[in-house]
Amino acid sequence: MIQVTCAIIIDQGKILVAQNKENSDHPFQWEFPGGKIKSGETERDCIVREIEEELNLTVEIAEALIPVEHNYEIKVIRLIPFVCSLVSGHLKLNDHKAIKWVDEDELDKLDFAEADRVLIQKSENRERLKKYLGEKMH
Ligand SMILES: Nc1nc2c([nH]c(=O)n2[C@H]2C[C@H](O)[C@@H](COP(=O)(O)OP(=O)(O)OP(=O)(O)O)O2)c(=O)[nH]1
Repeated sequence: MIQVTCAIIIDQGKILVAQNKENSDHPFQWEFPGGKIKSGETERDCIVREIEEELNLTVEIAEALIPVEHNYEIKVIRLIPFVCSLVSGHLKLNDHKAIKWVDEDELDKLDFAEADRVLIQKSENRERLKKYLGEKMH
């Protein structure tokens, strides 16, 4: 099973979602940015590193959400989500086709990678997300 961390970055009441490039595993679908855990790395170190590499942003972890396991047939992944706030940086798209900032209710309308859809539809995760959005981090 592939261990993948992802960041649900919240800023001013909106959530950052990223669109995959055409030549990726899930072309044109949306995801939460992140990536595979390297050997010897903690989940938390991984997500902070990945967001710097992919988006040139520094994030701070607010809370870990509940991971989901998903079988894509060609691979099984464990997607490990962290709610994060922005600390600094100027956004650069080093890996993705696009990003956008969406409201919580828009999450259900996006064409997400399957694992991400399961993740955001999990009621415990949704409730925790709503709590953070209510607080409008930064
Ligand atoms: N980053 C990320 N990957 C996801 C999500 N949902 C999902 O199914 N995946 C899948 C796509 C990939 O098969 C795998 C993550 O691989 P990746 O290519 O992003 O990881 P990485 O940056 O460490 O990759 P690499 O090029 O260094 O090998 O997990 C998600 O929300 N975020």
